[in-house]
Amino acid sequence: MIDIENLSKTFGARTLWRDVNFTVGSGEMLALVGPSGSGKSTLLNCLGLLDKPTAGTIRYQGKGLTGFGKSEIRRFRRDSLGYLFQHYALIENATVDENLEVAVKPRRSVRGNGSSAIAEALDRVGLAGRGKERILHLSGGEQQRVALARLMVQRPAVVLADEPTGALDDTNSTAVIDILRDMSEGGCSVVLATHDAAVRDRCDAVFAVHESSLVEASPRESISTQPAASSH
Ligand SMILES: Nc1ncnc2c1ncn2[C@@H]1O[C@H](COP(=O)(O)OP(=O)(O)OP(=O)(O)O)[C@@H](O)[C@H]1O
Repeated sequence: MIDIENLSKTFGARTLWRDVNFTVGSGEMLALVGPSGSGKSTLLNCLGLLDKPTAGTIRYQGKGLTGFGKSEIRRFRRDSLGYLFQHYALIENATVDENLEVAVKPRRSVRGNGSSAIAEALDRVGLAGRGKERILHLSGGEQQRVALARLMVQRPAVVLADEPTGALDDTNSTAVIDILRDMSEGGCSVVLATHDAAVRDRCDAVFAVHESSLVEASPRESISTQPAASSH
């Protein structure tokens, strides 16, 4: 469960968003929508402890992050957060299997049956038998699917996904959303940023960044693709 209270982010004189409030329970999938440049990725980065909000509180399972020291933050990111971000953070020169083994190692619950969990995850993302290939020889969409397989092996409590279908065709997009949905139904909290109406329609709640505020949107509302007006 993630609780966001009065979160704000400014860069110099520019307010990206202010007084953002929402809750994502375990088993829920929430979409962040809004124009390019409105601050969706920055909000995900703040939730993922990769950036700091200017004001406000983020709570995971009722625990405020402001009380976390550096090593607690590192441990929390490793054990509880899963990222599906545009730059994937895969080890480019290593193989697919090696990238997934890194995700298995720190997690005692998965360690016993690591290789079967890896094979199962690769099969599910349509990359069965590709474990020995190096990441840098894969296409962008294939790399994105490896990143998703890594999440399946990792089984984090919270998944943060930035444009999870951005590099994919319709068939693979549907498969990715099915997997994220399965992960949320398995108890994970999923927050994703998307421009894809098909993704938004599969989420339990939709919030739009609009004029520096986060407003709950109807699932059928069209997504503006106009650049965000900057707010000063
Ligand atoms: N460290 C920073 N310093 C100054 N401005 C920044 C910084 N990081 C992001 N921004 C600005 O914040 C704005 C929001 O960026 P962000 O990537 O969060 O938008 P987005 O809604 O995810 O866009 P897109 O849909 O195109 O991915 C951009 O104008 C960006 O230039």
